Amino acid sequence: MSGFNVGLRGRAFRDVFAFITRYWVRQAVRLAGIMAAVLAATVADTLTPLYLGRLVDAVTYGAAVEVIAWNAALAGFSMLIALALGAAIMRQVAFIGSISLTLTMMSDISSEAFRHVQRLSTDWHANSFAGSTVRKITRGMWALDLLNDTILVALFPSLITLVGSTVLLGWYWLSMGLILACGLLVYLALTIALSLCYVAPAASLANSWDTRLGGEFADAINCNAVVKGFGAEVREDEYLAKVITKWRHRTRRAWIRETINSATQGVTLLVLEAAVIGYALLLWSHGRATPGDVAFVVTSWLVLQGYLRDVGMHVRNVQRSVNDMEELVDVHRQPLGVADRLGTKPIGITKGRIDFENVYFQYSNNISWLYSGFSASIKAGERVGLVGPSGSGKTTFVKLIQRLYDLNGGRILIDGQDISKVTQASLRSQIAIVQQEPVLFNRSLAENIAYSRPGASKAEIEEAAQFASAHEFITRLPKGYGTLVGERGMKLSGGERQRVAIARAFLANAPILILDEATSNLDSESEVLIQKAMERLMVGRTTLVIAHRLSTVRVLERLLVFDRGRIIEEGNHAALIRLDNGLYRRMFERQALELMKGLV
Ligand SMILES: Nc1ncnc2c1ncn2[C@@H]1O[C@H](COP(=O)(O)OP(=O)(O)OP(=O)(O)O)[C@@H](O)[C@H]1O
Repeated sequence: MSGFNVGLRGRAFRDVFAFITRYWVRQAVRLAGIMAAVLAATVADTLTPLYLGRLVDAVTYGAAVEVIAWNAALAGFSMLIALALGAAIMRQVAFIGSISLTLTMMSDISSEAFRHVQRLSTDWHANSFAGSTVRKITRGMWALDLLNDTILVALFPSLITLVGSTVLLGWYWLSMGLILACGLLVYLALTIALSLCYVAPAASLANSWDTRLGGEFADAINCNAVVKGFGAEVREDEYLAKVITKWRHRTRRAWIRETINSATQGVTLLVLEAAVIGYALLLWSHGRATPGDVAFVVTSWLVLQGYLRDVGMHVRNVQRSVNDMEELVDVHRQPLGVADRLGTKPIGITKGRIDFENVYFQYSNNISWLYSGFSASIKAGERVGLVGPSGSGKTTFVKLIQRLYDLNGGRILIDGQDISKVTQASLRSQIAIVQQEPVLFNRSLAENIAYSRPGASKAEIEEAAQFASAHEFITRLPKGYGTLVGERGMKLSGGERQRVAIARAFLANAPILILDEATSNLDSESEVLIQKAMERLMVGRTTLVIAHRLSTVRVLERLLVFDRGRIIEEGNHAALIRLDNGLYRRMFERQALELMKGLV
């Protein structure tokens, strides 16, 4: 194990403990109560061998001085019972307290992780598997349960008992205490070193494969329609089998190391046992120890041995839960990417003018600029079509208006306000968007439509649905507006999903409207209906329409023709079509030809 890796492990442990300490501090009083109860139970346990030794002595000497011996035995016996009862009650108090502590922490951690993940940038989400993220959070949450139980109600009392029993033994019998103290130190050092430097790196690697496995599962299940479409179930089985094999090898290595760690601890305990009991017997054989002394040492050892075994297991559990929490802590540490600056105010969009001023932009994982010194203006209330070949930067243009990414240079103004200096939520809530492939929640249709305006009345929702030609198909469903649409809206057809998304945009009543191929999935009848509704909706709103089918943007006032992150032509359809060898004209002619071929 290299020094670098040990350093990394140490840092991972520090990071995880710094993270959970934040949550412990929030419940400091409850935590103190649990620790006090655990301490009381532990002190009771630690005193038990002492009174057991006295009981044995009283019984042994009983024949000589009967009454005194009986009283001593009775006192020892009563104390033993009182100690056992007190310890049991205190332990229950600690358990119940730790249930509340852990559940509150788990709730806080999961809701804060969710809050953070939701606000992480589009870029982060594009680069992360949803399944992996869910796995990291849930695994971390349950690891906290183990970690709290281990540290508070297991490791903490075990360590106190170990120290207490050793001190007691040393106070009663110095040389025996010293032997035990040295043995304990060696045992603990060995346990911690093995867990930290030998088991933890393997467990960490196994976890990263576990996360990957979660991601692959979710990816394949999400894309099940594609898998089915290509009859590729067996191929997917084989693909997953490869990931499972890797996961199995990594996990096996981690588990084998855990077993070796545990065996090493067992051997160390055996050596320690031989030293302690052997030494006690040696002293007894030389007449330097009474049977009571030996009983005390043997009882102490039995108690200690149990705790030592437990400590070994607890340290392993701490290591395992810290490993399981590493990735969760890492999720929390991820910078937001696109963040609201401190003290930013909401944007107020009244007219809807948009200006790109000398914009530079590049996706973080790309090597070249998509936009370099890009400028464009869209007047308030203008209806503009964005056209151009695939990958030319049309979708990115609208993503930048929504500030899903921050610019590398330049600025974007809406009604003269720099969008990087206003709150993201206020900006996005004033831009209604109908995406190319609308995503719906597995909630009722009414909730999906009202998502753009929480609290909208039933009448408003229905009106929006009528505008979008969605009302009719919705009322035909058995549960009407109460119908659940399935994950990502999979229970609806593509056209129905799009109409729901259009209804949602209607309800948003935003000054800026973005339609990304909004009508591509609609039959011609609905398209005509929608087109009319759109006309009404567009009045007084700045509208951007991204369309591949040039027929849908012909009527717009201005078209911006994109090519590799630049606007190379602009004007209305009639003007662009007149440009000799213009890109728009070539695209239009090609599409017209394809249309004619289709008709023939
Ligand atoms: N999240 C991303 N990370 C890296 N590169 C991206 C990302 N999104 C888009 N790109 C790249 O940026 C370029 C512009 O993409 P964009 O989606 O804006 O094009 P588009 O004109 O809308 O294409 P289409 O018409 O096919 O939807 C493409 O080369 C694309 O590969």
